[in-house]
Amino acid sequence: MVRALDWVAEPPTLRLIDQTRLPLHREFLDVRTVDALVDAIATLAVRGAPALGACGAFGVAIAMIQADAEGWDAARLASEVDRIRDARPTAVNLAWGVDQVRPLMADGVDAVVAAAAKLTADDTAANRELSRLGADWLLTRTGKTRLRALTHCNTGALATTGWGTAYGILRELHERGALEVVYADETRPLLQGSRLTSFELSEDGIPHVVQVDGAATSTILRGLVDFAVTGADRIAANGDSANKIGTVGVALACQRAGIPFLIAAPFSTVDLGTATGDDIVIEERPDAEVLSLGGVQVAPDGVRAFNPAFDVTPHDLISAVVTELGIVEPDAAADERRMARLLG
Ligand SMILES: CSC[C@@H](O)[C@@H](O)C(=O)COP(=O)(O)O
Repeated sequence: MVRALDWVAEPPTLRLIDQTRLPLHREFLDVRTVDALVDAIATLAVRGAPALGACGAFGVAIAMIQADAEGWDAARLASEVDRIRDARPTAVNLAWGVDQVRPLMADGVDAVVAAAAKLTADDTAANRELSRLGADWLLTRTGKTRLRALTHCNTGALATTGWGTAYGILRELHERGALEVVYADETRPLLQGSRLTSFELSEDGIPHVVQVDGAATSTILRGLVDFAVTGADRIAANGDSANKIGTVGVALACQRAGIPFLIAAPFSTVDLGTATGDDIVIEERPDAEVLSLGGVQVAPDGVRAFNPAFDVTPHDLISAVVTELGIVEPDAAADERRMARLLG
């Protein structure tokens, strides 16, 4: 299984597979400075909420080592750690990863690296557990023994510390012989679906097709899939979930078609400090990502783009939020409230 990131002890290095170069090139970035890490996060060389969480934690160690080498004072070190924490705004895991290890800075680099390594191992274990729970839920809920799936963006080993979240459920179903086919949305503008999810599905021998994002609604309404599952970048306290732009359309189509739409994420993606989806900051990315494709301009000169990287799916469109701690069915809760209102 491909790995998004690894910590190398000597010299201390965060080794990333450069996801901007996949699937055609397997190249690695050896990150030893805060600048290099912030750049890797901003350019999406490393991406996906749980992978960003691990990067945040190891990033604190990188900052401490650089501080030592370059003689930074405490204020400079704190501001460099903040720079890592704020490198992208929507995925709560990045700030969470930094915050998990920050209190250990007084104990030295080894303590921070050990905590980051534990957080990484815990994330992989959480992925495995939520995948088992999600697969069980789907097989029970649909009553079928072989399922056809749709997914959006990339939520596999590349987006996490290993195994995957929404992708992990697909992997689990495949291992149980219960997955017929995956429709992978290409995921414009940066093509995480066609470049990364299809890369992982191919490596794992999972039957799949790549479709343009605009096909997803019709694929669902035509009855070509039994469910859709995506990851999340931040899950608000009421269950509203931010994920890659295009996710909410998938959820709406699933509701209309009467098939389950699942959000799968480790509990580290749940942000109880954010009340609803309205409070989630949505990252807006450069115009050029939309106006060109593979370095080729695809729009007239001078036109502006609108490039939100994420959207928010309201909780009442979500059949189940799957975490390693269990499954919550926000849609059912909404149904109950609707029913309570009807009954006066
Ligand atoms: C398990 S990853 C969950 C989400 O982070 C994923 O679905 C997603 O939206 C990633 O967006 P990206 O912009 O590629 O970081």
